[in-house]
Amino acid sequence: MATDRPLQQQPRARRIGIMGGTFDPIHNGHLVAASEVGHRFSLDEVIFVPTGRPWQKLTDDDAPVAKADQARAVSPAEDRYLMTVIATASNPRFTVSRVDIEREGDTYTVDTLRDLRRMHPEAELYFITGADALESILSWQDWEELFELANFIGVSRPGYELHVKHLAQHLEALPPDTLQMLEIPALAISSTECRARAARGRPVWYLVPDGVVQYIAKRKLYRSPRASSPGVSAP
Ligand SMILES: Nc1ncnc2c1ncn2[C@@H]1O[C@H](COP(=O)(O)OP(=O)(O)OP(=O)(O)O)[C@@H](O)[C@H]1O
Ligand SMILES: O=C(O)c1ccc[n+]([C@@H]2O[C@H](COP(=O)([O-])O)[C@@H](O)[C@H]2O)c1
Repeated sequence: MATDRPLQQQPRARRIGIMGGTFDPIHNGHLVAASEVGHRFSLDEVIFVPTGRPWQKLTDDDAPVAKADQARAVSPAEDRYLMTVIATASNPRFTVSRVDIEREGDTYTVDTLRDLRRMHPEAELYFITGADALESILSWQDWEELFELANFIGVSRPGYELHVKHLAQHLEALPPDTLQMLEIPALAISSTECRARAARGRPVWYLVPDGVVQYIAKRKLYRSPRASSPGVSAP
């Protein structure tokens, strides 16, 4: 006999997004990416994971770095961690993990995923990565293993093409949902630009959350030695 009662639904596994980044500083592009993936994939939580020692942004002697415009070392992990906590505090589904900053040595995503898999054995993991990071994923440590440890969500980013041509052969052997692409609202913001603005005393209001503006000023982050003190001017 037919009944109006809804069918009993199987409880589904907890879905956890992982947003890895150097977050120097965290900006609204990161937050929109995590929020959009969280919504589209019905994630229960997004864990932000600041890198400890982002080896591709450092030279051997920790002095200035891979990208030509970054005449600087990466800010202390504790500052990047605290900015990430401040930026995510208002969202009950966002949390921050210290796994990468507490692990010794260079930060590799393969270790991040192993650690989080151990801490959340029942969950489905979704690693979130922007189009630029996805482009260079073949240079990551043990990259072939990454797709066995988590699903990957590649998100669009202004100025970069979101594609998987370089991974197509590897993905053939894996389940179809292993790597999915998502167009997200386009925010042409980068940490590099935020640092450059702060160094010149230009505002970073509305590029980063308000609390991060205050933190940058309080800790005097990104100031070039010759610049006059920008402090926190009104927005
Ligand atoms: N505006 C953005 N839109 C979408 N994804 C982004 C954006 N900015 C950063 N991401 C993604 O967030 C992750 C962490 O990025 P990261 O902390 O290196 O920031 P960044 O702005 O790229 O920094 P930097 O300018 O110092 O290289 C990466 O996967 C990156 O692709
Ligand atoms: O595993 C690697 O070798 C590797 C190399 C470069 C970047 N990653 C990861 O990619 C994420 C974004 O890094 P980044 O350097 O663009 O801020 C972050 O979680 C890094 O740990 C990982």
